[in-house]
Amino acid sequence: MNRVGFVGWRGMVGSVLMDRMRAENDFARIAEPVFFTTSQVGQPGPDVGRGAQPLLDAESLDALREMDVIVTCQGGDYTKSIHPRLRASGWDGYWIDAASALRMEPNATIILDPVNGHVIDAALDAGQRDFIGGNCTVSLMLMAIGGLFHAGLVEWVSAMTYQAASGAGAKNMRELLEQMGALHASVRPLLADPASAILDIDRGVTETMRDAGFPTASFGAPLAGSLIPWIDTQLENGQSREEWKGQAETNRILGLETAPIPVDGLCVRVGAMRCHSQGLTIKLTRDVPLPEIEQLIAGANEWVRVIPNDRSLTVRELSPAAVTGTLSVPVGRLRKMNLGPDYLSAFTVGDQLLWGAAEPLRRMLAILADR
Ligand SMILES: NC(=O)C1=CN([C@@H]2O[C@H](COP(=O)(O)OP(=O)(O)OC[C@H]3O[C@@H](n4cnc5c(N)ncnc54)[C@H](OP(=O)(O)O)[C@@H]3O)[C@@H](O)[C@H]2O)C=CC1
Ligand SMILES: N[C@@H](CC(=O)OP(=O)(O)O)C(=O)O
Repeated sequence: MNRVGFVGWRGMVGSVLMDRMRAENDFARIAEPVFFTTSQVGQPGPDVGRGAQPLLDAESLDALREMDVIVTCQGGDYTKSIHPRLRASGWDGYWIDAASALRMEPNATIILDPVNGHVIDAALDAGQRDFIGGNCTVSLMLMAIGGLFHAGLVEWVSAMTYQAASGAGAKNMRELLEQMGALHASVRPLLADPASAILDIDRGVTETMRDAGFPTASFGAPLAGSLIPWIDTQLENGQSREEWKGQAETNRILGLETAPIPVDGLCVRVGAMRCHSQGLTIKLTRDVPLPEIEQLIAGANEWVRVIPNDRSLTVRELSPAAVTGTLSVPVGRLRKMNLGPDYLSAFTVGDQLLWGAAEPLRRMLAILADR
């Protein structure tokens, strides 16, 4: 690859991408990495082994047109503003994007190569140029149970999610911690006194989270000590947009849009930092013994890990605290449900900034470099 332009590299998703690219020595495969900015033109860019170069203007179509590949983690507004004009100007480089804006466009491919490498290869062979990272919840669900989809075992899935603050952005992660701090501070003296009554502590916490001064500017509601059962915008059919993405993106990623597999559920924000968790109810197309199911799940890719349905292993290994910052995608709580032998329960956890955002982009660049 000759010139690869990076936009949005200093944001939260972009920083994770840069870290992963450094860790995998990916910059060695790029002849000329070029860094852009929407706000710091001319300031020194990051040093990725060739010295820091001045940042170029991310709004300059002329500068962007010089790139063979553009990778953007800048967000949907940037994509909507720049991508159509760049394409209209005749630019035919590869556009790799973390934002959702282009995911459903006819010429775009949602990238998650451990799950849909065949779809990506077919798109490249067909001359497609737009490769878009999927929604974090969907990508993590498919990394977890892609083996069951590939085996034709999924009739439908209900995904009940427990999504981390990071999915809402860096400001929201800070606000979650501020909320936690405010709650703790409000009852610190009572907590320090072993003789104090727990209901007094609880009353103090509740008053604090309902107080007008409680920091809720980003989430619009308390998250610490509470939860928010709505993510993204409201659709006419009663779903949130995050819930809508479950079915739309799953089937797009798997190339099943002509005969889509139903996926639905409720998406809930919880007080985790950067790992999304999901409780899945999977209606199997037939009754398959549990050991076979575990084998299919575990064999699907090198990151998924089956956690035996054992209390202590589950508590130790199937949580945001255990998974955060890693590429591991554990799946546990696998058991047949009272609903019948073809109903399977599962619980999975994954880092939404890695497989949910940056890693599929990094791997798409590597796929292009290998071609
Ligand atoms: N957050 C998530 O979980 C996911 C996000 N995405 C997509 O990625 C996009 C970017 O998300 P995210 O990385 O969270 O956004 P950020 O807000 O962290 O970064 C976006 C841009 O803000 C600018 N910026 C302004 N001030 C700062 C600062 N102090 N530190 C860092 N950057 C700053 C940077 O642009 P500049 O250098 O030009 O000023 C940066 O590229 C989203 O809009 C979404 O489309 C996709 C999947 C998951
Ligand atoms: N909506 C996700 C994060 C995200 O950015 O999703 P998308 O890439 O589909 O806009 C969340 O809040 O957890």
